[in-house]
Amino acid sequence: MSQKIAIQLKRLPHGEGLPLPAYATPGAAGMDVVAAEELTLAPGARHAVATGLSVAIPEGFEIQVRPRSGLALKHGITCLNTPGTIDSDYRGEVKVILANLGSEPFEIKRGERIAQLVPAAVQPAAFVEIDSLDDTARGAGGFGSTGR
Ligand SMILES: O=c1ccn([C@H]2C[C@H](O)[C@@H](COP(=O)(O)OP(=O)(O)OP(=O)(O)O)O2)c(=O)[nH]1
Repeated sequence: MSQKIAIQLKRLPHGEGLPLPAYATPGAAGMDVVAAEELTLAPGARHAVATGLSVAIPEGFEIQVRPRSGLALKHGITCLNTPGTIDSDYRGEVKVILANLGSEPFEIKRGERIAQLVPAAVQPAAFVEIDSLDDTARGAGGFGSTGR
């Protein structure tokens, strides 16, 4: 099991009284995060839902904001930009961009678990421009080139 990293967290006034992001089970990859506001998402609508939290992630890490499968399967509620990226230098409020891809309006209650936060290591890289790339078996084949 890898070492836990500490992520500094600041609760914003409208986040008072809400549970902090937490793992639902010991083996969970993501910490469930709850809504800090109440709203109804109409079919086809999207909204950046407040969490009432801001964070300072250690350099070299990010937090990925991922949908909850149950909300997606049962109600068509997903994170539109999945996985959302929280950068280590971001100090604004963490928001969850939810979209309703279902056919019914969906009511989000304050305190309801709406997404999961997955901390992850970031691999820095730099592009090196060259004139021609090496040959491979795949070559330029993509988008189903190996079958459907
Ligand atoms: O689901 C998300 C995605 C992003 N953010 C915040 C944290 C992130 O660090 C910042 C910028 O996100 P991103 O880089 O994905 O957005 P952008 O559209 O490229 O904006 P920017 O020009 O600010 O980088 O917005 C969230 O709160 N929730």
